[in-house]
Amino acid sequence: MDRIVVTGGHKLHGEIPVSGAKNSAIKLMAASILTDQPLRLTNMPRLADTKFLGQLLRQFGVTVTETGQGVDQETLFDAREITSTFAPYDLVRQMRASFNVLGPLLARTGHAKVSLPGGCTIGARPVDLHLDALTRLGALIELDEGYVSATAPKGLRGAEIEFPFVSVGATEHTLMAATLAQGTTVLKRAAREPEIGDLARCLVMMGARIEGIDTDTLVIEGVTSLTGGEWSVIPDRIEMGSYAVAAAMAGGEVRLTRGRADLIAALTDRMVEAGVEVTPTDDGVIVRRDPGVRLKATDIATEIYPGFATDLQAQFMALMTTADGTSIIHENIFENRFMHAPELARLGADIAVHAGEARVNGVEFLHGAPVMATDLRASVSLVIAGLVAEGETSVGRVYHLDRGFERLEEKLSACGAQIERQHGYHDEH
Ligand SMILES: CC(=O)N[C@H]1[C@@H](OP(=O)(O)OP(=O)(O)OC[C@H]2O[C@@H](n3ccc(=O)[nH]c3=O)[C@H](O)[C@@H]2O)O[C@H](CO)[C@@H](O)[C@@H]1O
Ligand SMILES: C=C(OP(=O)(O)O)C(=O)O
Repeated sequence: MDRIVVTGGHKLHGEIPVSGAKNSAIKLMAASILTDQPLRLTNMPRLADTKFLGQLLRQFGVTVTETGQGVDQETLFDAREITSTFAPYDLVRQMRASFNVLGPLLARTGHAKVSLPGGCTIGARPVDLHLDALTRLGALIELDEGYVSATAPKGLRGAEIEFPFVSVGATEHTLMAATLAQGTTVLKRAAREPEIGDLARCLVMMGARIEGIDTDTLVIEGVTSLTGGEWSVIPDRIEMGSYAVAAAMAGGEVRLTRGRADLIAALTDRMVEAGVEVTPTDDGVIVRRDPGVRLKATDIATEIYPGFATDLQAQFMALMTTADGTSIIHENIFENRFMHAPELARLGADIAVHAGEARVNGVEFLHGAPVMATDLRASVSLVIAGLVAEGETSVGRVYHLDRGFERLEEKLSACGAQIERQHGYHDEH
C-alpha cells in the first residue's frame, strides 16, 4: 500500500494546472453508452475512478482508448455494440457514480442489472431518488440480493418528476435516461452543479434536446438516437479549490491555471474573509498569503451549488485549524462527513464535533504525525494540514486520494512542497 509523506514548513510558489473534473468525467463516460457512435472526451483526468469506470464500460462491450499525456489527455469511447448490460458488484462497489450506468443502459437497450453502489463512506447514501425517477419514466424495477434489475420493454417515456430534495446523482441519472425517452420529461428541483451543466451541454452536442440548463428545472424532449462527437471536460473545481486552500495554508503565491474562478467563488469568498488574497485571472486564480500573519477564524455551511461545496469542507477545516479564533463548520449535505476531524486532531488540531456541526478552535502550530485517509476529500485535507505541521506527516490509505487527485505529489512539489509517495508501506490499521 502507498502512503504520502509531507514535511511541513515550506511555502508554495509557482503554478498548478487544474485537471478535468472527476465528477463530470465519470458522468460523461456513462453518457457514452447512450450512442452507438464514438464519443471523444478531452481534458480527461487519469484517476482511479476513471479507470474503474473504464473497466465497467469495457464489461458492456464499450471500447475505451486513452491517448495523450498531461494537458493532451483524451479518451475515446466507442459503444457501437452493447454486449452486456450487467454491472457486477466488484466493479460498482469501488465508486458510487458507477451506479449511474443503469439509466443509460436501460435507455439504450431496454434492460440492465446493476449492483447497488459503493463510494465514499460519508453517510448512508441511498439511491431511492434514482429508482423513483426511473420508475416514473416507465422502468420496471426489482431489487434482489444487492442488485437492481430494471426493464423498459416498451421503452422509457417522458414524465414530470419533482425531486423531494436536490440530488446531484439522481438529477444526472434521470437526465441521461430522459434524453432517449418518448416525449417530454420535466425535472423539478434539479441539482445545478456545474458538472450537470457540463453533462447537459455534452448531451446537447450529441443531439439531445434539453432546456433550462444550469437552472433547477430541466425540460428534456426525448429523441430516438444520439450521435457521438468531441467534448472537453470542465475544470475540476474541487481540485482547484483544494490547491487554493493548500496555497493559503502553506503561504506564498500560487497561480492556478486551466481552471475557472467562478466555479469556486463560494470558497474564495470565505478565504478572503479569513485574510487570504485571491485574484481571479482569465483561466483561474492567484492565491497569496503571508504565512507570518494568522488567518481569521471563519464560519462555513455546506450547501448545494452555488453554495459552499461539501467536497471542500474538509480542506477548509484543515485551513481553520491554525486560524485565530473559533470557526463553526456546518455540514448540511452528508450526515457523516467529519471523519477527518479526529485525524486532524492527531496533528494537534482542536476540533469538537456534535452531529452536523464542528467547532474548530484555532491553534498556533500543528505537529507531524501518522494519519489515515478516511475518504477522498478527507485525505487531501490531511495533506494540506501536513504542509504546515512541524516535521513529518505520513498519510496512509492514499487509495482514497487517488480516486480524485491526479499527480498530487508532482503538482505540489513543483511549487516547493516537500512531499513524496512511498510504496509498499504496511498499513497497520
Ligand atoms: C460522483 C459525484 O458526483 N459525487 C458527488 C455527488 O454525490 P451524490 O450524487 O451521491 O450526491 P447527492 O447530491 O445525490 O446526495 C445529496 C444527499 O442526498 C441523499 N440522497 C441522494 C440520492 C438518493 O437517491 N437518496 C438520498 O437520500 C444523499 O445521501 C445525500 O445526503 O454530489 C455530492 C454533493 O454535492 C458530492 O459530495 C459528491 O462528490
Ligand atoms: C464523495 C465523492 O465521491 P463519490 O460520490 O464518488 O463517493 C467526492 O468526489 O468527493
